[in-house]
Formats: sequence, C-alpha cells, structure tokens
Amino acid sequence: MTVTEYEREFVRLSKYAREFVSTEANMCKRFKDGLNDDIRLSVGVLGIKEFAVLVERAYKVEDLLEEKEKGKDEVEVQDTKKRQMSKSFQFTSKRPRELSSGSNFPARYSSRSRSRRFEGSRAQTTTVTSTGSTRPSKPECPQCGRRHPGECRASENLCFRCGAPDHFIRDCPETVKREVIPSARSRNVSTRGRPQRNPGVGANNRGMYDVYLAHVYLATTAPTGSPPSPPSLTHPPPPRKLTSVKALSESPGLSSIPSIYTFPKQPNHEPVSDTKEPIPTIDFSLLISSNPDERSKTIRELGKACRDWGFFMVTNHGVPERMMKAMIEVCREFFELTEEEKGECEGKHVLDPIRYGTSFNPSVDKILYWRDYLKIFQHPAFHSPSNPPSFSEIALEYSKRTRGVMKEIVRGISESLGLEDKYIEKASRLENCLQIMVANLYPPCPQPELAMGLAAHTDHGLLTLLIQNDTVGLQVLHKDKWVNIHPIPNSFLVNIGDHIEILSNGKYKSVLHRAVVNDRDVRISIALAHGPAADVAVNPAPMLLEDGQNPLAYPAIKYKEYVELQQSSKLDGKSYLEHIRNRGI
Ligand SMILES: O=C(O)CCC(=O)C(=O)O
Ligand SMILES: [Fe+2]
Repeated sequence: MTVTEYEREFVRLSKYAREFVSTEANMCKRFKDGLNDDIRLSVGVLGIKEFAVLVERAYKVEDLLEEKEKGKDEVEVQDTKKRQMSKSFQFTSKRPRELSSGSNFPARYSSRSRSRRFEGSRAQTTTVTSTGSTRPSKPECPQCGRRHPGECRASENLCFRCGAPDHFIRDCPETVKREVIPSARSRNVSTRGRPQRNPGVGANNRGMYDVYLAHVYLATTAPTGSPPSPPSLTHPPPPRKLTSVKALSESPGLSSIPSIYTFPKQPNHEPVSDTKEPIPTIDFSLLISSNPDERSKTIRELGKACRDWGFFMVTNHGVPERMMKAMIEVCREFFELTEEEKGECEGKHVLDPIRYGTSFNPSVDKILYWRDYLKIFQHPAFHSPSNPPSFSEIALEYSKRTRGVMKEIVRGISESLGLEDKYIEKASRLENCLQIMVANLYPPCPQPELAMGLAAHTDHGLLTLLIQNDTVGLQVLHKDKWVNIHPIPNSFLVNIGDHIEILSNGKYKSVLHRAVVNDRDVRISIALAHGPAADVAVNPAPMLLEDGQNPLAYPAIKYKEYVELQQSSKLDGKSYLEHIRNRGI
C-alpha cells in the first residue's frame, strides 16, 4: 500500500471511527501510527500537528526511500543469485501498530515496491483513547465530530489541503507549488494507485475515479436504515470503475446530490428571460425552393437569425419524424445498458471516435455536470457502438440525412453573407466534414437548482443540429439573458458554431447555450455537430475583410486541433474561440 492509497483509505474510513480523529492532532497521531517504520520514524520526530503537512512529508520520505531502493535494486541485479528475494522485505515493520483495535482502518503499508501489499490481519497491540488533555479551541463539527477549521471534508473525499474534490493532498496544486525536492513519484506516477494529476490531453480517467468516489460517498451516506458496514481492508480497494450520473440518480433514497455536483452559484436561479419572443424559425422547404423569390426571402431570414440569435429552428426539413424518434430511442437504450457494457465505449482520448462518459471532461471539471454522454464520429468514417444492435443502422441513416440538411443550410448561410453559395462548403471541405454525434442523457436530479446539465459553451464546428425528447432543458443566451427553448415538435434546433464565426470573420457569432436539469423527467438530446474536414484550418473569407476595415480577427488552426483543445479544456462559460483569440494561438 502506498502513502497515497493509505491516505485515501484513512480519510475514507475516518467516518467509521470518528472518536479516533476527534482533533487534528489526534488525526495526525493515528495517521502517523499507521505508517511503516521507516516513514513513521522520519516524520515522527518532526512533531507535525497539521494533517496536510504530515501527509506531504510522508510522501517525500516515501519518495526518498524509493529512490534509495532503486539504487539498491541496481546493485541487486548484478548479484541476484547471491541474494534471497525475502531479504528485501526486511524494511517491513516487525512491531505492527494498527490504528485501532478491531477496526478496519488501513493497515500499515510498506513503501517498498516489492512489499506493496496489505498487512491487514495482524494482531492488535495498541488501544487508543481519544481524549486529550488540552482543550481544543475549534468547535466540534456536527458532521464528522472532529474539531477542525472551516468546512467539513472528512466524509467527502476532498483534499485536506485546499478542499477541492478532484484530488488528495498528494496531487494538490498547493502541494505541487511547494515541492522543492524532485519527486520519484512524479517521474513514475503510472505505477501508483492514484491517477496522475493533469495527465495530459484527453486522459480523463482520474475524473471517472472521482465520480466513483462520489458514489462511494453516496453509498455510505444514503439513508438505508442501518449504518453501512465499513469495507474490508483485507482486500485492496475496489478497482476504478466507470460510473454514471444515471446510476447515481437511481440510487435508492437519493434526496440530495454529492457536493461535487453542486454549483455554488445555483445556475438555475439566474434570471431567465421572460420574453415571449420566439427563436426564429426557418422553413427548410423554402430554403431549397426552386422559386427564387421564396429562396432569397428565406436566405435573408436565415441571415437575420444568424446575426440576431445564432440559434433557430428548422421545420419541414424532410427527415422523417419516426427516424428522429428512433434515434432518440436507441440512444435511450444505449444509456440503459449496464455500466460494464457502456464502459466498453469509454474512450481514452478526446479524439477517440467512440466515447462514453459523464460530465464534460472530468479530468478538468472541478464540479461535475449532471450529464452522461455518448460521442460518436459519424463522418467521414462512420462509427457506432455494437450495442444496442440496431444502433448502427439507425445512426447511419440519421446522420446521412442530417448532413444533407446541414449542407443546404450552410449554402444558405454562405449566400446570406454575400458569398458564393458553395464558398463555405469548399473552404471547409464539407464532403469530408467531421460529423460528431453527441447523445446527452440528463437523468432527473433531486436538487436541480444546484446542479447543471452542461455549462454555458459554444459549439466548435460550423453548425449543430439538435433534437430532444419531450423534455425541455436547453437555454440560449440572448441579449445577455438566458432564454428557455421550447422547440416546435419534429424541428431541428440549429446553432452556429465557432467555425462559422471564423469563416464569417465574426459577422455571425457562435452562441452560448447550456442545459439545465429537472427533478422529474429524463431528458435526452442528440446534437449532431458538423465541422470542416479534420485537417482543414479555415480562415475568415477574404471578401469579408472589407479592405482592411475589418482586419483578420481569427487564428487559423486545424479543426482537429481545435476540437482537441476545446474538448480537453473545461467549459468556462465563454466562447472557447474568445479564449484562444485572447491567448493569440
Ligand atoms: O442538451 C442540450 O440541449 C445541449 C447539448 C449541447 O449543447 C451539446 O451537446 O453541445
Ligand atoms: Fe452545445
């Protein structure tokens, strides 16, 4: 067991033995007592009374011992036959001191890689009392029973240094800032129990792990009638597993949400416009009409919709209603698969063609969204999960039909900008467009006013065509107010994305939108995002630069790279495009 694993288990199991960690000094003592001799002796002399500092020191000593071990190992390799493997276990304590009698607290661990194992079932030798002779100055916390400053963190698996939910002290940015000794761990984190901090673009495993922790928290705090039995530590902690908001929402007795889903600003309570001004509607049959007057009038309406709203509904598009419904139903069936089945679609990288997950990007989301998703690349190469079996047939047809609608709207937009009708099509090599299907599942949430389905964002591509089941939840920012969107049945909700903004040199702006959740109904939405071909770096149309009056406002960046950057960043409420413009990429 590593210090990281020990810390995790210690914090988690503190819930079950609150009397043993009633003050921070007690907590330090318990933690210290459970360390192996080498580390305990090194940190013991320091008399540390602050838990975060103690843990940090323990890591450092562990790293140093490991370094030392590595050096030793190299010598051993040259002389293996002369030595017995068992000798390398000598560091293990001969005098085990467990944290408490009969408890399931983490047993002592060894820092040495070969002896990395639990020593759980040893005889108990120490009985500990919790009362100290000094009277602690801080009031007793009603939640955990300890005396600590500020908000309680014991039961929530939050970092004891900064309180964030996505790491422990080991990975705390505060700790990293203070780090002065180069750490062996930081050079070889992959061998450790706790996933790496900032593991790189697209590595979202840590987030899924934290969702798992949230669920453990939930499982141990849900009102079940009888107290939860502490997990046995004679076995290693359960492996990281992919869990979903769906599973969380279906937990029996769920009446509140774990704090990692709680937004401090209560997003649903922000003012929502009561304007009755409906979002614009474009009649697709008129957009493709052979009657030139009808068509030009519709193109003018389309231009106005792009300028004023960036969001509009498209009716009479020709995609059969039953096909749209079938697509929603088969996505629902996908989300109803078991966690293991869905887990087969868990991607490793944001550009993986099939990716099932939760929140937006849990490796960077500080607060998680009440949303599960399935993202699948549909074009130029078609991908599909193998389960449900009918998924691929329905998705293939649906994505093809949607591309057809998108292409006509793009032509209309091109003309509305005064460009040749095929300008955008050619500039972005639309025949190879990257078409990504994003199926979103927003299960009912017991505290919808505290949670968020998906934070405000703009879409990365040219155009997104969205459909949903009968439940509302989409909001669009219009004139600085959030507007609830009530789509006409069977219509497409279309919004322009960052790449229309780039191509139009900012004449049409991609629009901020977000999804809120409710406490009654499951909401499913399916967005088909259409971007340029993956390798194309689009530039603003030269005709729209207006002889230097309107200078080039956007950086050229390959679409694939843009998607990768956007998907690897957190949604922070402003257009990602703005973000990279400010950064000058
Ligand atoms: O669920 C919704 O209505 C919004 C989804 C969305 O914006 C997206 O997937 O990009
Ligand atoms: Fe979106």
